[in-house]
Amino acid sequence: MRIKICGITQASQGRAIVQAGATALGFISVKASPRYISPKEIARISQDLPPCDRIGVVANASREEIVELARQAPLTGIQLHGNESPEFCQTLRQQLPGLELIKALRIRQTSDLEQSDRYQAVVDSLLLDAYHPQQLGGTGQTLDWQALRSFEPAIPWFLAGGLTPDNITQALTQLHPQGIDLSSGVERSPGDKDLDKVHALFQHLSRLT
Ligand SMILES: O=C(O)c1ccccc1NCC(=O)[C@H](O)[C@H](O)COP(=O)(O)O
Repeated sequence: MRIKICGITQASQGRAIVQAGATALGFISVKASPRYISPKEIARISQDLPPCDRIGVVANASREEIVELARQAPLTGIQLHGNESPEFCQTLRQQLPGLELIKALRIRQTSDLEQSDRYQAVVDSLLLDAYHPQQLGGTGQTLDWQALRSFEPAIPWFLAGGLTPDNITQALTQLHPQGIDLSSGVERSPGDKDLDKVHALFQHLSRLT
């Protein structure tokens, strides 16, 4: 199980979260987000991290902006959290062959899952997140997990959206994603992670295995 904690803005918290068991850290490169962090800050935080996946989160950025982000920050992957088309993803994959591409799909209704078919050949992983009319991500809202029971894409997928230490067991009893992604559910405030909540998350996860 891949465990991504997203919205990292402090080096000490990033280190502690990986040491607690996270396999991936997410860095928000969306300027409208309260969790926004610059490429230079991502690079500074990354230099002292234990081994982990380092995912830059973008939304409707140009390919040139994404390539520049990847040049400035030592990322292992890019998470596309906007309305990026399969064609956009395919071209970006050719420009950044060494990076994992994760396409986030914001699910409002079950039929929104159908778009995953169009991405499976052009990205490495999918991430299902809650839809919100004003916020692209980090909403703290859960998806209808029951509606996802038959979701079995040909590529790995992350469950995101409103996951917390208190609901993760229920979520993973109903669904079997290859990864989970949390942000606000392990925070004191946007971008300020609560390490007690992070440790509680891993305690719950350890009881599942
Ligand atoms: O977290 C943000 O502020 C954000 C802003 C704009 C685009 C994406 C964003 N987050 C992407 C993530 O991968 C979050 O972890 C995901 O949306 C889940 O967030 P939460 O519901 O708070 O756990």
